Amino acid sequence: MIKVSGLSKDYGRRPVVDHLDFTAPSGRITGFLGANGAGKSTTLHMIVGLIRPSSGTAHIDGMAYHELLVPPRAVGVLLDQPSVHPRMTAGQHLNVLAVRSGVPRHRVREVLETVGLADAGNKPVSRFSFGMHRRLGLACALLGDPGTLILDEPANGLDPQGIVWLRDLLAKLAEQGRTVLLSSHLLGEVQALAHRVVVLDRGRLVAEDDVPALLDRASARRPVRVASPAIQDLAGELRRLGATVAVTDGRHAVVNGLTAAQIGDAAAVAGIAVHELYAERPDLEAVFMTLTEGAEAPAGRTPPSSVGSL
Ligand SMILES: Nc1ncnc2c1ncn2[C@@H]1O[C@H](COP(=O)(O)OP(=O)(O)OP(=O)(O)O)[C@@H](O)[C@H]1O
Repeated sequence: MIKVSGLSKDYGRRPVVDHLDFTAPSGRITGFLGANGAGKSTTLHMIVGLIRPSSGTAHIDGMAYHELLVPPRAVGVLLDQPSVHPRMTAGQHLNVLAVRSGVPRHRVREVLETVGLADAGNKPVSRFSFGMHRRLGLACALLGDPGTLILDEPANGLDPQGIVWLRDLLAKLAEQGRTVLLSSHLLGEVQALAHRVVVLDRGRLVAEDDVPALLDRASARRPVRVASPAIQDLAGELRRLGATVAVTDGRHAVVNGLTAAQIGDAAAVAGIAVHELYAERPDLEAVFMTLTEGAEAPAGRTPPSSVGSL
């Protein structure tokens, strides 16, 4: 498990990460989201001790990164593109890493196979495509068979097949009980892959929740379209329950303030037939846009009214 508490980073007087608290539990994939410049990379670098926080702490399974006995065996990290001598092969590079971090050499072949580079193990890295570099970065992260993975934009540079492969790989790693924390701008992918998300807006936490719960909450606040042969009677019932109802023609209305289930129940209790009931379910991208509205504005920092609200 990763636990971040009160984590902040200031550059000069400018906070780029601002009193951040969140948890990435074991056995789950946590998507770490935010617009460009929101502070994701800075946070991930602080978790693995590459940037010194201005205040606050980050713990991996209860320990700060610098307290870990053999860090590569505890945490696999993919932050920046690994720097590899261009004449080295992926196998040679991984062998050097294995020796340096006390990882058994047989892991090199295993991870090359896991990331689909087994056939390229003898090719100099200078001849690698961007996607192959990304796979090599993942191989480096997986080398120590770590219980935690911290990955900054792991899908970057992967083709569609590569993205599907990565999705399956990360799902398998989480099923094995590992903690996976990953940043990504591919919100469709995150929705398909992540169990939960942590959303940053200009360095501050604006949401931390399981993906289905976040989407359910957002749906509950969306208008619901309803059709009924007795639309005026139904509108009266719904208004009595506190909803705002706009009747659009002789059969249809748009209802705000009640969920589709509440509308269906109210119609059943009143004995009014419902012919259509449609609640638009927002996707993660729509929820993200709402949570980070105005993120492109200059950093005039108004605190979010409440974490996780939409
Ligand atoms: N060394 C530094 N000195 C000053 N400002 C910095 C430094 N490093 C990062 N920043 C600023 O901190 C803010 C957060 O940057 P960070 O790279 O963490 O964002 P990000 O969410 O990872 O963005 P992206 O999605 O574009 O990768 C940005 O405004 C960036 O310009």
